[in-house]
Amino acid sequence: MKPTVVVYNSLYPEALDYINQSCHVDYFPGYKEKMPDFLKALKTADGIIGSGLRVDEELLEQAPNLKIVSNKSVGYDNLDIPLLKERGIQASNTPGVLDDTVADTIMALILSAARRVPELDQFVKSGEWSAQGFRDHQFGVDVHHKTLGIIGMGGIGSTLAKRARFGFDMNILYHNRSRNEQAEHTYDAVYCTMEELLRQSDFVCVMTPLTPQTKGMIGDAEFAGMKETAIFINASRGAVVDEQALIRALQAGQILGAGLDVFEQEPVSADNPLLALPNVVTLPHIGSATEETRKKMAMLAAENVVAGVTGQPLKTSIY
Ligand SMILES: NC(=O)c1ccc[n+]([C@@H]2O[C@H](COP(=O)([O-])OP(=O)(O)OC[C@H]3O[C@@H](n4cnc5c(N)ncnc54)[C@H](O)[C@@H]3O)[C@@H](O)[C@H]2O)c1
Ligand SMILES: O=C(O)[C@H](O)CO
Repeated sequence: MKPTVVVYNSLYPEALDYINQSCHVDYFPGYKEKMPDFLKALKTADGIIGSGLRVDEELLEQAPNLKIVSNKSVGYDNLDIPLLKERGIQASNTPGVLDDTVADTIMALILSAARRVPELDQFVKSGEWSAQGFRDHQFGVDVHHKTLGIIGMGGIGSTLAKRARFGFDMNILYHNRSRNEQAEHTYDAVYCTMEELLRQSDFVCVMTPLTPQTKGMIGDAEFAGMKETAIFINASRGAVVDEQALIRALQAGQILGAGLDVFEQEPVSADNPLLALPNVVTLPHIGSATEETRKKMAMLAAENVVAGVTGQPLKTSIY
């Protein structure tokens, strides 16, 4: 009998076809709208694939045959890793294939915030440019030759460093759990403490995973330690930052601006004060969202789930 794979959000046809070749597929492009059917399908699932589903004790109770959880994302803060390990269930994610695309998104946030792109786009489209002309107080700040501090120098952090160093002649500082010698040699990145990085950087970018250690890692003290001219970028996970502290820092002029792809609550609520601040550039968590990269992520996640249910080694196992 073929193993059963539950696909819990939409998946590219190529990836679905690949799973279908060796597995029975229960496909839920939107599992939340079909909750009773989804829960029923979990009862016989050997593998699940998708992104964002919280896989914890409650979920595992519904899925007694589970052998593999294939996350269609590099972040895996939705998984209870100690519990999965304890139950002998494998887990995989999609590292590497999205590094370039996410680094491009971060450069877009850096440039947009520094050169006030959304604000000035609105200025032109609303007719204000022709009505009142462009004034000095609307100038932005340079990106080239400035200092970029990267907190979390992993796959995406070092791909960002490459762009910043060679494309924009930026100086790179970084803080990480361990030294990244490759980034030091290739991008002249300088390892420093968090305090030193915050004190010296013109742009501060957080790129760590969300873990118990990184939750709320950037708060009041960290914003107070940044330059008043600093631009803060977060494309990791919203909860790595104390969002209320970020709002306070922006409102008090403690930092110059921010570029955000992620939020504590997603989708962000319309009354979040961040959305009312002109010096904040926002994106709807689209770091890896290009056709090409999402297809690669889908195929890698599909290969992992098939490997997991057929007893083959995973391509990108989390542990
Ligand atoms: N916005 C998006 O669409 C998007 C896309 C991809 C990834 N992400 C997020 O970015 C994260 C990083 O992705 P990656 O592929 O670069 O992961 P990675 O594992 O290659 O890099 C993460 C780095 O963070 C470091 N780190 C972990 N804990 C730390 C701590 N407490 N202090 C300092 N450094 C610490 C690690 O040592 C590692 O070098 C993902 O976990 C995910 O949450 C967001
Ligand atoms: O972690 C990731 O890969 C991104 O956040 C996309 O889900």
